[in-house]
Amino acid sequence: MELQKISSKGPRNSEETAELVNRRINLLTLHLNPVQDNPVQELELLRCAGKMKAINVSTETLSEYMRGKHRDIQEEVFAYFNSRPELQTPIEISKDEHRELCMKQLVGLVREGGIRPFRYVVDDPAKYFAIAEAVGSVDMSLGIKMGVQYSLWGGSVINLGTKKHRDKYFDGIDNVDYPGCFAMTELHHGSNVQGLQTVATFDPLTDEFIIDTPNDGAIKWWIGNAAVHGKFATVFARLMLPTHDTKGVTDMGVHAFIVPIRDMKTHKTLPGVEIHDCGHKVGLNGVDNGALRFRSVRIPRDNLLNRFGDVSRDGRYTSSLPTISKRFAATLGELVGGRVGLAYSSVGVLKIAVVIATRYSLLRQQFGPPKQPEVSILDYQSQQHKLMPMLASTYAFHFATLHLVEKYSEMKKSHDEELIGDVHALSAGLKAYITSYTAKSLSTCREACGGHGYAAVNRFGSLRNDHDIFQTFEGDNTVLLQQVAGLLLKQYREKFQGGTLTVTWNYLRQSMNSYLAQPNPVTARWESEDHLRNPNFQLDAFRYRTSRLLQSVAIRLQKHSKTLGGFGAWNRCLNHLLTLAESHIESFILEKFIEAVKNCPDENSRAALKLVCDLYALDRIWNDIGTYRNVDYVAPNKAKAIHKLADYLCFQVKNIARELVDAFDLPDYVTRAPIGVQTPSEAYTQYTQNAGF
Ligand SMILES: Cc1cc2nc3c(=O)[nH]c(=O)nc-3n(C[C@H](O)[C@H](O)[C@H](O)COP(=O)(O)OP(=O)(O)OC[C@H]3O[C@@H](n4cnc5c(N)ncnc54)[C@H](O)[C@@H]3O)c2cc1C
Repeated sequence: MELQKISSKGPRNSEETAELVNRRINLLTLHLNPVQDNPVQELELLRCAGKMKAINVSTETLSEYMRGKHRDIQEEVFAYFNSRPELQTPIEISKDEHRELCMKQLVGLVREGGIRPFRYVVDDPAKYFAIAEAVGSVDMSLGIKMGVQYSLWGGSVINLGTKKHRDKYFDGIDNVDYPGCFAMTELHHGSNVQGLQTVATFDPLTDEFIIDTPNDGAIKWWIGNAAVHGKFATVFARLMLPTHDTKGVTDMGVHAFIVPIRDMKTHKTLPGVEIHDCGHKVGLNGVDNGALRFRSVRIPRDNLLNRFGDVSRDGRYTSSLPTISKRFAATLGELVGGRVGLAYSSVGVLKIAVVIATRYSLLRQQFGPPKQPEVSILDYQSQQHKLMPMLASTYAFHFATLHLVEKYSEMKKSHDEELIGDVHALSAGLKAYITSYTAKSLSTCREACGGHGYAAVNRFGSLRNDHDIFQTFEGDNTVLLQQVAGLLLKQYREKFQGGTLTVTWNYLRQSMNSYLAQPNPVTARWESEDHLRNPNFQLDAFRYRTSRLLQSVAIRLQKHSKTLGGFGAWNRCLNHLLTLAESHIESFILEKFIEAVKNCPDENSRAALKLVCDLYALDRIWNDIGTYRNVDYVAPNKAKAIHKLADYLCFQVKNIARELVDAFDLPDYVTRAPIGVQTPSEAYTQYTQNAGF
């Protein structure tokens, strides 16, 4: 014990003497006064007993390490909107006004602010995602509107088309002269894209495709930019080619086509196109989602986005990919950028919420020991429990998504097959895991701020409503997690069937090796705090859980498929499969966090990050302690120690919570919640001023 150490050597100077005396007084006071009912004092006792070293975090140094490569462009975005108060979204605004404002914001940013996101979609995706995050924190509707224009509409033209499309459309998309839509979803088919029914039939006589909506279920639904602003749409439709005898047609699968929907000059809806408004939504009302029906709309053959499949003048189909399913996978694979962007932006939303809730919890005081000043609500163990693991997860997600963005950027440059596979699996898993976590956390943050969290001006309501749909679009989370589980099982099966691995994805292969290398369940006993805080123990625990889930679900699937068939067996094991995917993603997140701690050059920042990382790991383990106990991976006394240490780390993180949230480096004019301003003394003033006092 620290105290005994100093005593036996004796104090070396007057400062040490004073510290020693203080500690003794504190300890004696605490021993004389029972502390069980006072969490603040109990933990103070631990600090005095020397179990905890105070960490001096420099917000600036930590922030420097945290900020991605593209902070400068984010600051340009913030500065532009800060200089244009008329472009800031007011708290109360009608749907129609919000849509117009959102369009003005986008056009203003691009044409006046000089920020050209589309160029970065192609040349520097990391920079594009940084802009998207910044723009989303100005107004999430604007973030999504920008995503529709550049990542979905623009991205489909660039990634699914060829040079002729790029030459013709790039500038118009870039400067928003060509506002466009991404029309994939239909009324009857959302997640199941292969079931789309819109058709594009080739007419060899006129060298055109004829786009048709064959029934009401095939009406394109939820299409961003369609209700008001869009001039073009990338329409996903089944390509139909006349058979040789011209008596019938062959279905070549889903392809993408550029379809003009409004006149370039008059903005009137073009003949054969019918557009309706999807109406007022739960959130994101700055985005004009609409429904599109096509009645024999003719487009030139050149409007087929023909990177993965083309039709010649005489109606012959060519493709470098041999099957419909391979072409379909390649087409969807190119659209993965939207998912990467959503995962990244969701962390941005979580940061804003955590900043507001943490600052307010430090400032707000309620109750306290008798006849003593009230204590900050963040001194309550329950409040720490609500917010500190969330703060830790925000850090964890930050590093995980930075890694994802890096991998995505590499993939776009190299077109390396291994990377494509990794990015597909990671973006699906991280998008699903992070957006679900953020959605739940937004409610927790609102509640953690009591009544003031319910004031619209403090933002939780709009953040929650706007972000909620992140769980559904760009792939429903439940569906995406199943893709991750499917990929893991594919690796697993191939590993066990021997022979050569056909899935050569680097990260999945490494993960599989680490999962399969996990030892058999041996009750690992509680040794010491150091053991629990050892990254090897933490990673092994995460990987062991994943490995066990993987092996057990593989056995169950095999067993059930004999009686229920493949589809039935999958459905019987569905919850198990989802847990497997989440567990795999948590292992990845922890791995990246541990790496980020190790690579941090500044000692104090590293110590702070290590603390936060330990909290993330132990909180997750405790969260799933039933699983670990069921298989006796941790003994009962070790489980208890994990729980105690997780609580204790919550307290330690709370002690540096202000610095940790400041390190996200979000100016007040970005967080924009009076209860969450950086200078605590101004919080109530701003709030009351806002109410007109
Ligand atoms: C605001 C907004 C904007 C949008 N913008 C666009 C756009 O610009 N362009 C575009 O093309 N689309 C857009 N969409 C559509 C969006 O992509 C779809 O809503 C999404 O893909 C989900 O499809 P769905 O709505 O049909 O849900 P469904 O697939 O019907 O899902 C409903 C429920 O069923 C569950 N479910 C479905 N399949 C399975 C399964 N296999 N296993 C287990 N559970 C399952 C899901 O988990 C979910 O809980 C937008 C949607 C919204 C709401």
